[in-house]
Amino acid sequence: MIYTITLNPSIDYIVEVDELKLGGLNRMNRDLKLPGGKGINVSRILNQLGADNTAIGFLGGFTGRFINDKLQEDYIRTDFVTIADDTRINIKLKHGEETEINGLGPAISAEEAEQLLHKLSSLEKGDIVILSGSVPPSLGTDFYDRLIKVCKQTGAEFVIDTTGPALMEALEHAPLLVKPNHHELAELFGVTIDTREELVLYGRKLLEAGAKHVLISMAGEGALFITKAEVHHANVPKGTVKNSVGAGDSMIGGFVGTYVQSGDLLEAFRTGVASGSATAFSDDLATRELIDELRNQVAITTI
Ligand SMILES: Nc1ncnc2c1ncn2[C@@H]1O[C@H](COP(=O)(O)OP(=O)(O)OP(=O)(O)O)[C@@H](O)[C@H]1O
Ligand SMILES: O=P(O)(O)OC[C@@]1(O)O[C@H](CO)[C@@H](O)[C@@H]1O
Repeated sequence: MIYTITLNPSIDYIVEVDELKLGGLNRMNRDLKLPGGKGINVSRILNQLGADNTAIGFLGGFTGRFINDKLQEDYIRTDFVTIADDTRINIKLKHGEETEINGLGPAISAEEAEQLLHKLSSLEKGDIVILSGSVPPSLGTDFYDRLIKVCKQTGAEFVIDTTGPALMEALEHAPLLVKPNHHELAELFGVTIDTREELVLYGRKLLEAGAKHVLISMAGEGALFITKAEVHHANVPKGTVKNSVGAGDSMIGGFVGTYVQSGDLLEAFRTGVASGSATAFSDDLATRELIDELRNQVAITTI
């Protein structure tokens, strides 16, 4: 079974205006409310691909109920800890460009946090846990580390999509996959990266530190997949970009879902790229139909 963990879910409130007048009255052309948060996005893509999964994490208040209802409407299995505080609302403002304003996240009590750790103690060998997104400040900076330790005790594998020290600390526990984008990779090592060779060099450092596989996404510029034995490059399909929110999560969902279903790493890479692009070319997250259509446009070369 695949589990996605979203410690800090959100309603993504997508607001479109012609032009943004700071300090003035702006009226929306269009708005949309979507269940969001990185792990939840991964679950929605896994669901499109028919990969059995359960979305877990913390949900609370009217916002939490909205998210849970939306996931249930799509027949996504959920097992969230119910918290007293309200789940956040993140604003995604489209005004020619995309401006995001993400909430800090709700207060989570020590007891609520323990309930989530307890849920993980029933994981089994063969399970894959995907940890994605920010950690509400009330949980403390070591919460991913605590979750990873519980996963490892049960024999489950984990994938982590986060940045900075939390990512660095996770590496020693041998994640199945990490997926920094090219900017996050440079930031992680405090360097500027200008060439593909440098990307491979720093990507390999993540392997040396413990990651089993490394995906480096470069938005419209393609992606790299680095294993202990090989380095592969993929182009991205062509299309009109409508939305970049969730493209990275879709890539992880496409990769893990296909890997679990086929065991084929390169097909997983191909579907990951197609899923990321299918989301970039959609208003909401990718559909199965568009992922399948784009998959044939992804060419992988070994470098
Ligand atoms: N402009 C684009 N054209 C085609 N595909 C894209 C584009 N932007 C993103 N993608 C697809 O989505 C994948 C992930 O995108 P990106 O590198 O922006 O990840 P990210 O920074 O983690 O995304 P996010 O915006 O969700 O934080 C890319 O590898 C690619 O497949
Ligand atoms: O604040 P975080 O947890 O880093 O990111 C949350 C978020 O921006 O990530 C998703 C897209 O990747 C959105 O659904 C959500 O609003």
